[in-house]
Amino acid sequence: MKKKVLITYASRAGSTQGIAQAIGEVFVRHEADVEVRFILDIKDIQTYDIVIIGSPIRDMAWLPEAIRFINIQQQALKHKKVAYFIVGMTLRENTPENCETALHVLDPIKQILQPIDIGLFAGALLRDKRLKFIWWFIAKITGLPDGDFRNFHLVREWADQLAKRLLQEESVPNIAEVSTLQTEK
Ligand SMILES: Cc1cc2nc3c(=O)[nH]c(=O)nc-3n(C[C@H](O)[C@H](O)[C@H](O)COP(=O)(O)O)c2cc1C
Repeated sequence: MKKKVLITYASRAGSTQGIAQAIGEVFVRHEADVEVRFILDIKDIQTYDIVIIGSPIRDMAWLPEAIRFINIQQQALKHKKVAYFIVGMTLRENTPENCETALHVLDPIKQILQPIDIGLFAGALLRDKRLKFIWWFIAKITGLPDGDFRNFHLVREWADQLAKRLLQEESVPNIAEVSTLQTEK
């Protein structure tokens, strides 16, 4: 039977949605049953086998709705294969320092569950109607450049590796399963 995959994203100006869709297309090619949905539209995740959660960074933090989603769904997520992806303008330069800084956005939820993988992707900052002027202005004064720095080749490569791990290897245990295995005598 096809695995059910939810790719859910927080987004304010649309660029993270584009990345979520690209990930979804890769999972479809791997014959998964895929839904790509806005995080605020998801109430119940019981039916999914795999959940991939993404959010852009704003002011060094994941969007609050992404953190809230993981807090609310934490019990259900413990029974799924879970991966995260982080989108940020600082990630346009793929240095170890920038990656480490970006990973700190997960600090508020790191006790909740260990994801199977974390994708780190450059985002986009475009002066268009989806981004309110005030936010664009704040981003500018913090030194972020305009432009679309998303690298869909890297996104697809990450998604392809993840899909191979999660869909083809039946026995990738998640952390909840590992701790059960360790405590079973
Ligand atoms: C107000 C504001 C603050 C931002 N702060 C950060 C930041 O701290 N670190 C970072 O890497 N990118 C930051 N960004 C860039 C966004 O993460 C990037 O533009 C992302 O692609 C936006 O995603 P969205 O189009 O899905 O909303 C910021 C953007 C805005 C508008």
